[in-house]
Amino acid sequence: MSPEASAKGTVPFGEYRTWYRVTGELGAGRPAVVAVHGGPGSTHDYLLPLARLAEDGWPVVHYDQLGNGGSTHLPGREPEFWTVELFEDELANLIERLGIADDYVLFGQSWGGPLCARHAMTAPPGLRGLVVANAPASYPMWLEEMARLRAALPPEVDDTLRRHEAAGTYDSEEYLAAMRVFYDRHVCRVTPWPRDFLSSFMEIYNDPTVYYAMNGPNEFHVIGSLKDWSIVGDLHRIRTPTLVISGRHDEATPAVVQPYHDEIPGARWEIFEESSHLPHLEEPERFRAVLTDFLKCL
Ligand SMILES: N=C(O)[C@@H]1CCCN1
Repeated sequence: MSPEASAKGTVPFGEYRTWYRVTGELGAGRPAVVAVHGGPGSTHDYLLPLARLAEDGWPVVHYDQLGNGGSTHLPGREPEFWTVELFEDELANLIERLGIADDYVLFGQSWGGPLCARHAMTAPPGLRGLVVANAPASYPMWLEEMARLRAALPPEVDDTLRRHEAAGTYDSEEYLAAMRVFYDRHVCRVTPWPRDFLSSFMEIYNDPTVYYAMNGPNEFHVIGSLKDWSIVGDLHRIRTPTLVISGRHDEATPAVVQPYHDEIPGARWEIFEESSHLPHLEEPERFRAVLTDFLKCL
């Protein structure tokens, strides 16, 4: 079980509200670790195990990005509204509103990785460290790797996926069953799926506005506005101590993650051999050791 929150609430973000929770005490000596979830259009729930860092003295901030979870929902908002810049502004706003801009670390998972990388490129003086976990640096590269991973699925699975993608029947039982084969291999190898992951998974589809607009119907059929987006070639601007994390069986394959290691000066890369997209859930003890070792060096 993750430790109880010490505070929960919302901060104004323009005319909207961003929901957050704090575990531990902000400003008590160690930088706040800000957990930035993926999707976009997911929620903080699957990253809740990071709250245990507070037991070692690092306060942890979780938040739900605009559009999902406890933050303002905007169903039916035009797809063009949902931009990378919007979520960059929301993250910067949250950091300022919580008073942690002088001393914080970013933990960006999946889509949260490039979002945090973009934030780090602005060289905020109070950013002490950056963790890029299971993250794409280029969506075109992501899609190339998705095609390779799908080709390695049992032949009838990819055939089923293609047939329903051509028909647009993403909510058919047959498509969802085939999708699960991919997810059990490359998203979460723990069965049954942990409750925290299930919570975020269901939240995505309870209000798919953001996920569908920017990503698409699932992790491997990325047809949203991010499908051509890349930060490859810009990552060299980051001067923050950086830890890169991925899983050996991760949908964020080594090829997808490689630019973070190649371009960010001094970046250290840890690959979790028994994990896919969620090492913090698939190898929790090793994950905690790797992360706390990194944080102790900041
Ligand atoms: N869940 C996520 O954030 C991933 C990133 C690339 C496709 N979806």
